[in-house]
Amino acid sequence: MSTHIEAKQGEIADVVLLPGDPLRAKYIAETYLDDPVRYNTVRNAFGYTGTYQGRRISVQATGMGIPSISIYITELMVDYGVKTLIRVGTAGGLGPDVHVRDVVLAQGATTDSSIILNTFGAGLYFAPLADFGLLHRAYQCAQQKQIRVHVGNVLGEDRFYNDEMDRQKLIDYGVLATEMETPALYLLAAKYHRRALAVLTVSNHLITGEETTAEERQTSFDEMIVLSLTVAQGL
Ligand SMILES: O=P(O)(O)O[C@H]1O[C@H](CO)[C@@H](O)[C@H]1O
Ligand SMILES: O=c1cc[nH]c(=O)[nH]1
Repeated sequence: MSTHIEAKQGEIADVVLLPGDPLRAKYIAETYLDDPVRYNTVRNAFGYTGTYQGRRISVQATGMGIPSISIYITELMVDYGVKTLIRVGTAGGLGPDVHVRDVVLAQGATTDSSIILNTFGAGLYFAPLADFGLLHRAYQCAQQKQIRVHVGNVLGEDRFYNDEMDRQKLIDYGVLATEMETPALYLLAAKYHRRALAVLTVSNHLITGEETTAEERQTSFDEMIVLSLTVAQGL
């Protein structure tokens, strides 16, 4: 067991899906995995392992924000040897062509968090990037499944409520959507030489005010989840 995960060695698969919300972890495990076994309830950050089309896969809730996901993914990689990490999250749309229910594959992650500065020091602006192999597979899979998908830069913000953020400038520079964890996922995956990808469903649009109903959110979550499970299953 690690500090925040009570699983025994061997109970977590080498590929893990990472929703922020513990209830999304429960939903994924109970809806899509065969024979799911819950290995973690510490802080209600539920974690499950089961199989998807014969492939052993885990799902671990990460909570909200960079400090929280950093704890879970560090323990997954360092204490449990996890090799592949796929975030399945929600995001707020920013770009004009991005609409609610679309899927965004985060090719890179811009941030206002100090994790980059704290890691590399002043004057060196590390670019947190997705694993290209995972990104390529996810894009191909989205095309095959006819899921509306965008690939590009996302913003991983330190604050959900953030009046000071100049989002228009980021939109002008092509940033597609905003969320709160991907820069840490990509930075720490690079640190430990693991593969990572964030697959995001657009749940609302910060500029147009577009929103999803609960039912629409469920359907679009299902597309993101099946896409991510299909990528994981093929590894
Ligand atoms: O839906 P999840 O995965 O939690 O992701 C997004 O939702 C939360 C904010 O509501 C933040 O964690 C953000 O990144
Ligand atoms: O971080 C997030 C997630 C979903 N929607 C937002 O507006 N922000």
